[in-house]
This record gives sequence, C-alpha cells and structure tokens, in this order.
Amino acid sequence: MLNQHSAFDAMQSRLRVAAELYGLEETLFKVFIAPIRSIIVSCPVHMDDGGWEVFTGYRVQHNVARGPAKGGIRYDPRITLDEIKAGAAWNTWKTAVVDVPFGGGKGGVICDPTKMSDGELERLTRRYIAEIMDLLGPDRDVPGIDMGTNSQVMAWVLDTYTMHTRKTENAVVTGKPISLGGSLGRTEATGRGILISAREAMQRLGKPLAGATLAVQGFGNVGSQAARLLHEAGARMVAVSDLKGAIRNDRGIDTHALLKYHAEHKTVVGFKGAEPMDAKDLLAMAVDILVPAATENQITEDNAAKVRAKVVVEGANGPTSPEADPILLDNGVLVVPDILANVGGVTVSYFEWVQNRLGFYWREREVNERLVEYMTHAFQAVFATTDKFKTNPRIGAYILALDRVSQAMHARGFYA
Ligand SMILES: NC(=O)C1=CN([C@@H]2O[C@H](COP(=O)(O)OP(=O)(O)OC[C@H]3O[C@@H](n4cnc5c(N)ncnc54)[C@H](OP(=O)(O)O)[C@@H]3O)[C@@H](O)[C@H]2O)C=CC1
Ligand SMILES: O=C(O)CCC(=O)C(=O)O
Repeated sequence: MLNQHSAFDAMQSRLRVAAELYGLEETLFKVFIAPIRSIIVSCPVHMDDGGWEVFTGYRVQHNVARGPAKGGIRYDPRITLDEIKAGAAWNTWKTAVVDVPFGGGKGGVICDPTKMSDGELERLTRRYIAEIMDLLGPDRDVPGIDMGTNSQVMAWVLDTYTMHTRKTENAVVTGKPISLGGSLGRTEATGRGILISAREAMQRLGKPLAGATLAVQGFGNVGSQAARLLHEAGARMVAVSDLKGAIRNDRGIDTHALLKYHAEHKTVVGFKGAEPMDAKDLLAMAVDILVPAATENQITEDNAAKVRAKVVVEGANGPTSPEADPILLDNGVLVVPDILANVGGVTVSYFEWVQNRLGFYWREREVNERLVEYMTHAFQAVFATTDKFKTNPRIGAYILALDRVSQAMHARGFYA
C-alpha cells in the first residue's frame, strides 16, 4: 500500500512513462529528475508572546530552460522538501503545457498560518524572502500564491524585495493586490481554469455542463472559486469538503450562500443548506464532475476503484497517485490531469508579470478571454498528443511538456 506516495516519486514515475513513449534521451531524463537548485533556509521569527521560533523554509528551481522559474509559496505545517521539489517540477511541465515563457519553481515554509497572527506572518514572510532573496528577480525566479498564502503575503514579498533592491520591481512576484500591480482575474484564475477544463472534458463526452452534478474536495482559493464558477455555468454542486468535514445536498448547494458562510466560519461544516457527510465518501460519489482541490494523494490505489465520477478535473497538484491512474482508466473515468487542469493560476500569473513589465494593465474581460484562449489551446494540444501517442491525457500532457522543454534544452546545447 503506497497511499503516502512521495510527491516527487509520483512526478518521476509519470515522467518515466512519458519519456519512454516520447523517446527522450536518458541524459535529459537525468537532468529532469534533478532540480537545478534547492535551498533550505532557517527563519527566526519574533513571536507575539515575546519568544522566538525558528521556521524552516525552502525554495526549489526545477528547470529554467524556457524562462525564469515560476511557482507559488506554500505555508503549511506538513510541508516537505520532496513536495516542494515535486511542485517545482510540476510547474516546469505546467508552464510548458500552457506554453508561457517560464520554468518551474516552488517554495514553502513549515508553519501553520491559521495559528499565527498577521504580525507573525508578516515577520516570517519578510525573513523568508530576505533569506532566499539572491534567487529571486523578474528574470530569475518569480514566486506566487499557493496553499496557505494570499495576496497580502505577496504584498509583503514585494515590499521586502523592494526594500533590499531599492527599486520598484512589481514583476518579481505575482498574486499581488490590485493596488500593487496585481492582475484583475488572478483570484479566480485557477478556478476559472477548472471551469474551462470541465467544459472541454464534458464536451468530449458529448454532455453539457449545465445540469451536470459536481463534488468538490477542498474549499480554499481553488475549490471555492471553481465551485462558484461551475455553479454559475449551470452545474449542480451536491457535495463539498474541507479539512474539518464535508456536507452534501442532492438538490444542489447554493454556492454563493456557502461562500458567505465560509467567509464568516472558515469552514463549510455547519452550513444550513446541506447535511453533514463523511468526508471520505465524497470522492466516491456518483457525480458527473469531481474536483479534488485540496492536496496530494487523495485518490490512491485504496479508493480509486470507488470513484464513480465521469470526469475528474484535478484542481490540486498531485491529487491522484500513480497506482490509481490505471484503475481510473479501466473504469472509464476521464481524468483532466493537474498539469493541464490547474494551469489557470500560473497563466494569469504570467499575464500579471507581462502587465507589470509593460506597465500597461488589462481589463478583467481581456484577462479572462486570454485565459480561455491559452487553456483551450493547451487542452487541444494535450488531447492531440494523447491521440498521437495512443496514451492517456496525463501522459499526453507530460509528453507535450517534455517535447517543449527538451526543444529549449537542445537549443541551449544539451544534446545527446
Ligand atoms: N492557489 C492557486 O492558484 C493554485 C493552487 N493549486 C493547488 O490547489 C490545491 C489547493 O490550493 P489552494 O486552494 O490555493 O489552497 P488553500 O489553502 O486556499 O485551500 C486548501 C483547501 O483544501 C482543504 N483541505 C486540505 N486538506 C484537505 C483534505 N485532506 N480533505 C479535504 N479538504 C482539505 C483546506 O481545508 P481547511 O480550510 O479546513 O484547511 C482548504 O479548504 C493545492 O494542491 C495547490 O497546490 C494549483 C494551482 C494554482
Ligand atoms: O506562480 C503562481 O501563480 C503559482 C503557480 C503554482 O505554484 C502552481 O500552479 O502550482
């Protein structure tokens, strides 16, 4: 039983399959399984009670052949270096799949942001950024939002960077508040990408999105925005969960009312328009669309056979273990893999970086239209590759990414 799969191993095992089908040189495979740079920093922080705590932080750059490293910063007590390495590699593949000129990076700090005051979080963020400062820059490594961080954290990242460099460089970080050069549409972007992916996937099955039933695991930035946008597109969300529990209502959960409730109570549990349910049953519900939007390794060899959704749109990074892939495939579940399904976030981050560098800002409608264009293009390219190599969409997405990244590597002089 491997349901606590190492995230980097999970990435590597899919990469190996894709590399063999694609015919990648062994040298490049070796390059791709070794991130170019990983740093561990220790961040002493003065806590509100007068004491000090020392937090461990990471920043990993996986590959920069196609452009500066790009990737979010996570704040979570369960973070490991392995997971940050996997996240950095996934960002290399994601930016290649959606064809934006970035490489892959990821960072994180082992901490529990839900138990820290704003002052403690600010001091931690400033110390962490000061420690990884030499790696960062609009042309080097551009952090963004991920689990446990938000636009306020990104504002502190920008301010700390600016204080050290003594010049305004908005493009050093994305996911910023609008007042600091953030892009309209970034908050919803990953959820909007899930909507675009779900619509494309349903279209492939010849089914409309309107009226489709939906279950969402996780109600943070990704899950809540995906739920809202899918609801507005006519889907009926019948179940949703967070770390504290799950709720269901077969007639449909009013997503707008739930968002209001969640803003106040910080959980979906206790929402009056639904019944409580066992969170582990959510993944086994007979729905049209299942969106795992929480964390890694949720669909594993232990529960994959129970998944009865027609389509799984992977909002989270790495929610399905490699052992679960063939089980879902045999059961006819169409999986839109993470490195395609959740690229909406990094794509609008790219738009933010572009706007910052140009100093010319787009209307929200323009951001959303461009996102649809980039993601539909990526979706079609992944499915064309999948058909060409007679494989499944996850491996198709990896092959597409490998092709684009290895072309850049070859052009730089890495050839066998
Ligand atoms: N934010 C972004 O733009 C992007 C995020 N992602 C990925 O999407 C996933 C979610 O990120 P994001 O929404 O930003 O993170 P958030 O921290 O905003 O939210 C995470 C949500 O998942 C819930 N959760 C965590 N573990 C479980 C679990 N075991 N079962 C059910 N719910 C759980 C949390 O519950 P609780 O509130 O109770 O803690 C919370 O509702 C991550 O894998 C992230 O890497 C991918 C691309 C871009
Ligand atoms: O740079 C960003 O916007 C976050 C991208 C990211 O880390 C991810 O998609 O996993």
